[in-house]
Amino acid sequence: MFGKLREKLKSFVKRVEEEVEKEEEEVEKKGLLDRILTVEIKEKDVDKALDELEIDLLEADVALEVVDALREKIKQKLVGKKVRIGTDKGKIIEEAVKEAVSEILETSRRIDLIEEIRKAEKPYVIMFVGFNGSGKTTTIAKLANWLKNHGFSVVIAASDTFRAGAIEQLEEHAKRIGVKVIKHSYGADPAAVAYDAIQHAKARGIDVVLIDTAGRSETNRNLMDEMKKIARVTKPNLVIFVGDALAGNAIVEQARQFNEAVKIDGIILTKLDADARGGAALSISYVIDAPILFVGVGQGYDDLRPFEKEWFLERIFGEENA
Ligand SMILES: Nc1nc2c(ncn2[C@@H]2O[C@H](COP(=O)(O)OP(=O)(O)OP(=O)(O)O)[C@@H](O)[C@H]2O)c(=O)[nH]1
Repeated sequence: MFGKLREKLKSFVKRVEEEVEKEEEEVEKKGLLDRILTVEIKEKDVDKALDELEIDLLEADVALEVVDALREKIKQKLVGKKVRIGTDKGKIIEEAVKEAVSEILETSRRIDLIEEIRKAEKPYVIMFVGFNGSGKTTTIAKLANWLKNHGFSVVIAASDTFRAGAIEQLEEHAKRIGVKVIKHSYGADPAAVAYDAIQHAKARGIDVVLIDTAGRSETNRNLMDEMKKIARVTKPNLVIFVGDALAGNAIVEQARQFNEAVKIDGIILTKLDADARGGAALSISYVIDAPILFVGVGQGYDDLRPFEKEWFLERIFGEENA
């Protein structure tokens, strides 16, 4: 997972370390080791390595604006930093890079889903949006399962009335996890299906309504308008964008477009188990300023894990890439 990102950032650390070592050697050559205790990291020590890092990160599917921001942050943290001669320079440089990555992952809103659901009036409504095949339906089933395991009752609205087989696919998942689906027939108004599901939940005191919507692309005006209508009618507490991490940079663009149409509150990234690059995971929150709430790490119902910054950083900077 995220192997490429890990490799690229680690090699940046190594390159800067080598440059700082050269500074140390200079001091040594001049016979000043007994008087000079520290060397300062200079702009020239990092600039070349940053140029290489820039290309490396783009290759790892990191969005351009994230590459720029990261470059700026790393430079700011490293240039002028004084490093004691003889200390582990790699560690110090890596710490600065890790801090920069950590800052990129910060968003202005943080969401504790359990807390939000508990606080809100019933039912708490979550609408899922995304591209075709991003893993929306599977993710809804996983989240329904997760919510059930946390003691919440759930109903799902089959508002993908567009794609053949979508309703049956959802029903099959729902049956396996023991959750009711509210459906109409194909071609029905998805907003009406969602509305019915909310009424159903209200009447029975169900905690959460999950609205499945058809996969769509930002170029399809009608479907984008339909999505806006579902949001208008249902006034969801949360709009979640489901994106396939394997689509790399493309999903960052998709998220941007979806965010313009309906404000996205949170993100679920799927197929991280197969994502060797990691660029999308690093970029998407920064670009639309919405947190990654969960990540999909497999096809089973339990393969959904809450996204934690520390977990991500550990995968990139930890000793082992487990
Ligand atoms: N490896 C892996 N596969 C996943 C994950 N999440 C979903 N998938 C698979 O991705 C494929 C597409 O998932 P669906 O849930 O059908 O996609 P969808 O977004 O509902 O499709 P549309 O209805 O066209 O929007 C399925 O084969 C899923 O099993 C994940 O986290 N890891």
